[in-house]
Amino acid sequence: MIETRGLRKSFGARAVLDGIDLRVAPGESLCVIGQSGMGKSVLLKCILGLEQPDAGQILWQGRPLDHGTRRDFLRHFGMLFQGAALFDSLSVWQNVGFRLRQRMPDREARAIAIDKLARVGLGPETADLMPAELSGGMAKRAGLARAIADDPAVIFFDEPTTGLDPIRARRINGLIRGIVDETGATAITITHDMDSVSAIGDRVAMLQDGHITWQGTVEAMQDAVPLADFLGRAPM
Ligand SMILES: Nc1ncnc2c1ncn2[C@@H]1O[C@H](COP(=O)(O)OP(=O)(O)OP(=O)(O)O)[C@@H](O)[C@H]1O
Repeated sequence: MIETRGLRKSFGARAVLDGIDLRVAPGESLCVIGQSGMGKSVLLKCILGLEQPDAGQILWQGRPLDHGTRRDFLRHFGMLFQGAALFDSLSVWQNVGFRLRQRMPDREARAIAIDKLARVGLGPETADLMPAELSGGMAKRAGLARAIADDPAVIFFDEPTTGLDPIRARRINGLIRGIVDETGATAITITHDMDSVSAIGDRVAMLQDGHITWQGTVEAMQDAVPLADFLGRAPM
């Protein structure tokens, strides 16, 4: 369970997060949507400890995330970065096995990396390639393999379909949903791609002007009046 209570963060006079209350149950897949600049990345950074909130709490398994508990939390989390963010100087398997190599011999880490690459549809021949040799879609898959390499309990997906054409985007969405179902991981996806929301999410929260203006199931989203603008249609 991940929960934020009354989370606030301002930059200058602008309250980017103005009292955010969110709960994500174990094994649940939550999508956070919002227009560009609405604070989705700031929310993510607060959860990861990269930004210090002005007020409020973030809890994991019922415990507030502080210096000690966040280290434990970070050991159990995996992340797919926007644009994949692979380390250029490491091969594909070294990227995927980055965390594993800190606690096991390379031979073992490589075997797990190759297994995770297979899970995302990349063959063993990709293991020794460098990131520069991958297409955008392959890099995204390798980033996904890295996110799941250490069998995380919580996975963040930051704009998973950015930069992909619709066909590749659909494949990545399908892969993500399959992995979330298979592993039982808790998933938080930040996106403004409604196809991702439908494919990946159980629940949706809309972030607008510092507040969560709507939360509900993906099914309920279609009829939600506050989402009409975002979805680009008149309310039903
Ligand atoms: N370190 C910072 N200093 C000042 N302003 C910041 C800082 N970080 C974020 N902001 C501002 O906070 C607002 C929210 O930014 P954020 O990156 O969270 O948006 P976003 O919803 O993720 O947008 P996008 O979908 O475009 O990535 C923006 O107006 C941004 O300029």
